[in-house]
Formats: sequence, structure tokens, C-alpha cells
Amino acid sequence: MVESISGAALPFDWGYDARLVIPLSIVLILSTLIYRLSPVHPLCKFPGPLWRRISMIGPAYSATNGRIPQDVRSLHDQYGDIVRTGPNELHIRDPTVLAALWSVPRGPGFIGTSLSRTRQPMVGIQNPDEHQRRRRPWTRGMGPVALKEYEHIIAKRGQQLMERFEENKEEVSLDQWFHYFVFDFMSDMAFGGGTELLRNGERSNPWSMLGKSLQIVVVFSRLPWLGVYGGYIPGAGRALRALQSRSSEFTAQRVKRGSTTRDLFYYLNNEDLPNVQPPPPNHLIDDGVLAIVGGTDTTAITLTNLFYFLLTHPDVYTALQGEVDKFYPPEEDGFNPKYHRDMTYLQAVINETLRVFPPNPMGGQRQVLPNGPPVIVNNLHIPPGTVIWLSPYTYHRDPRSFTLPDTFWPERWLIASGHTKLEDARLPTGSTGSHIPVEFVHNDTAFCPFGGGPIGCVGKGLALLEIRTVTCALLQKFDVRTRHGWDSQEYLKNMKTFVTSGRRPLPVTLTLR
Ligand code: HEM
Repeated sequence: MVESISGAALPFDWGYDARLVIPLSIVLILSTLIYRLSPVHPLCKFPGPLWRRISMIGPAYSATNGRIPQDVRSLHDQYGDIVRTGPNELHIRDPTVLAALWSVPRGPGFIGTSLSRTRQPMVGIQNPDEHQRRRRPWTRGMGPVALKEYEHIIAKRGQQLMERFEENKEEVSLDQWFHYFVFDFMSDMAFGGGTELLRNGERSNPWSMLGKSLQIVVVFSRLPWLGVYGGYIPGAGRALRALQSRSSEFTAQRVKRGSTTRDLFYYLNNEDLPNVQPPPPNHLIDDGVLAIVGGTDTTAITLTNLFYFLLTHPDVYTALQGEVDKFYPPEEDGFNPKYHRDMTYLQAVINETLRVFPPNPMGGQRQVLPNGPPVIVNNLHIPPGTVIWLSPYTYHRDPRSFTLPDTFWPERWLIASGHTKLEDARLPTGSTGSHIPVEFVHNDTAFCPFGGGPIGCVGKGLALLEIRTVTCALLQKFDVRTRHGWDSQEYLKNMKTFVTSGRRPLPVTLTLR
């Protein structure tokens, strides 16, 4: 019989002296801390705040303030391009190594957010071969042939959006309607139907649990082991379980119904390859959640930010309206994407919106394989097991890559692509001089709102198609004006990033053109 610390006899023999538990734990914790601070730790040569080297608990807690991108940018300004932000974590803001680092495999953050070590959507799979296998149907489902099929769904839902705009034109909350549009479109596109937010409003939203518990999600993504235990706490993963169960319902209905159109599940379920076995149901359910989580907020936030910039930069609005009117006069079908590729100013405005406000400001986490070789790029040597972050926000706001990085200036894209000469380009809104006051720099490699490499955003083409179509159709049909009394500064206040950069209200009035 062994005694407990309080001296009472324990009911069974654990095979060791229980009085040693506390002292041994203290020794273990202290030796771990000393190791993490010591010159023998593999990341010792990288600078960073002392408290971040000790444990991930502090950084995970500080991430709940919703200001991770801004905080990381300050750390880079203080410590340089490579900062040790955790015992085993680096943030890297060096465009010369970025292209190579995109091929580092996925990091462990999704283990925490999906509350499971074993069950992961495609985006969370760390093993590169398995990830590549799971990504194949996604690549088919997001390729040019598939996108062509989705054009009519965008047009149908886009038409419905314009009708709602017309009915509510006195006061329209653009952010809200863009969210309704992306959810209805994504449900049609992924599952062949299932939501009617454009018709019935938010109360009918079967995905309303999305966006809940974001502060917990961000903590679990920094402390994956806690996420795994968190999964056992009743209530902790309620939003995730609800998402899975909703996706499970939608998936079951969709698989039972079979494909009526070539939707995303047509590819994810291998219906396009009759000789190939369909994947296990859990893969389909998790990838259904991924389509909703990855493909809705990001696109709606970009559309809202784009119109925020148009409304606060009247010269840009006028220039874009001119281009839309040239390609989509009233008699043209505003939902037909046939002119998109010629609309250089539209693309410049979209790029600039994504540069200043990337909807996923921290991008996708990476980890050098723990049992593999180190990653060596130029003079940078990253030891096995190191978690790395390549934050689009910090790359996009680096003056070495982009002139006046905090300024919204779509013309920079036209200058960089040779469509406009620097001396002929319109200056940023509100400029007083006759030329930009600094040397023009533009580094395309540092532009990464969709991440990059073999695990970069698979939905980029679809997102751009949606954004271009809705922008053209809206500007073709309506004049958009801010609601009287709206304070544009309010939009910038309380911008909080947990996973995405969050949704902010954009109230406008619309007038039929
Ligand atoms: C403006 C809109 C969007 C932005 C800014 C965006 C951004 C991103 C980023 C930063 C990543 C991580 C990439 C990396 O780790 O390198 C990602 C991954 C992903 N995105 Fe998007 N995304 C957008 C729209 C979409 C859409 C419409 C879909 C369609 C369902 C989608 C599906 C995915 C998927 C499935 C992944 C995981 C890819 C993988 O693990 O292989 N995204 N996205």
C-alpha cells in the first residue's frame, strides 16, 4: 500500500512512491524550461521574446486578443525576418525563401482545431503523400472543367442576390448579403443544395455554428495536444460536432440522391471515376465541412472589403465602374465571365484588396517533418519538427516588397504588369504631390493571400470567379453609396483575426442605374 501526498493510504500500489510525483514534476518542468532557453536547443540562434521561448501557453493566450497578424508584424520589425515565437515555432518573413518553404508539409494546428489526432479533413493531413492522395479529387473538383459547370450556379444565386438588393435598396448591409450569397452558392456547389439564406435570412442558416468558439479554436490551433484533450470535455467541441453532424446530414442526402449536376461531391465521391472506389464516409463528411469553412467566409470577407475600398476611394470606384461599363454595358449578361480575363483593373482592385486585407492573414501553418531531414534554403537551416508560419499579412505589409505597403493603391498592379507606366499611373487616393514619394517596388513572390505550393488554396480559381462575377453584376446594375452618417473608421476598428479576419458591417444604399 502506498501513501498519498496528504499521507492517506492509496487503495492500490502504483509501483512508485507517490510522494515523488510533485518534486519529479517540478524537475521535469524546470529541465524542459532550461532546455528551451539553453544554447543547445535547435532553435537557440533565432531571436525572439524570452517568454515565447518557454512555452506555447503564453502565445496561445495572447492570440485570443484577435491581433495576431499585427503582433507578429511588430515582432518582425523588432527582431528581424525570422522570429522564434514559441519553443518550437518560427515566423518567417523573408521573400527570398518563401517559394521554397511553401513545400514544407502542413503543421499540427488542425489536430487541435479538429479535436482529434486521427480524424482530419484534407487541410489537416500532415503526411505529404496522404495529403496529396486526398487532394486529387479536390483538384478535379476545382479545375477549369469543373469551374465551367459552377458558373451557372453562381449566375443563379447572383441573380437572386441582385433581386434582394433591389427589394432592399434603401439600406443594404453588403457584408450580410454577401454572406448569404456565398453560403447558398457553396451549399449548391458542394452538396447540390440545402440552404436558402437569400430567401429566408439568417434564421434559416444551417451553418450558423460556424464562427462560434473562434477564440477556443485559435488556442487549440496553437496547443494541439490541448485540443485533443478538449475533445473529451463535454461542450468544448460543440460547434465542431454540430458542423460535422450537419455535414453528415447533407452528405448522406447528397450521396443517396446521386449527382443531378456535376457538383463538388461528384468529384469528392469519385462519381467522375466509375472504376475507382468512393472514399470512406468520414472523409466525405470532413471535406464537406472543409468546403463550407474554407470557401464561404474568405470569399464574402473579400467582397465586403473590396466594396469598402471602392466606397472610401472614389477615384478607384470611378475607374472600375468605367471598366465594368466598357465590358458589361446594360445589354450584356453581367453574370457571364467571358470578359473577366480582359479586365485588368478589376484584377488589380481584387489583388490590392487581398494584399491589404488578406482574409486569412496568418495563412496555413507548416511543420518540418519531425523524423525527416532539416529544411535548408539559402543560409536558413530549419531543424526537423519546427513549426513555421508564413503570414500573408506580414509579407504584404513589408515596404521592401510593396511601396507604401499600408496604402490601398490598385495601380501598383498595373505598373508591375506593364499595363501602365509609373509616370502615367494614378497616384494613391488623397496624394498631394505629382509622383509617389518613394521608390516603386513590387515583389509578386511576396503576394500570397492563398498560401502556396502543393498544399496552397485549392479554391483560388473558384473564389476569384465568384468575386469577379458578383462585382461586375453589382456595378453593372447599381450605384453603390455609403449610408448617410456611416463612419468609415468604424469599419477598421475592432478588426479581429482568429482564423479569418472577421466580418464587419458595411451599410450602403443602392440606386438602380
Ligand atoms: C478569397 C478567398 C480565399 C482565400 C483568401 C483563401 C485562402 C486560403 C489559404 C491561405 C489557405 C492555406 C494555404 C496554404 O497553407 O498554403 C487555403 C486553403 C484551402 N482553401 Fe482557400 N481561400 C479562399 C477561398 C476558398 C474557396 C472558395 C474554397 C472552396 C471550397 C477554398 C478551399 C480551400 C481548401 C480545400 C484549402 C486546403 C488546401 C489543402 O490543404 O490542400 N478556399 N485557402
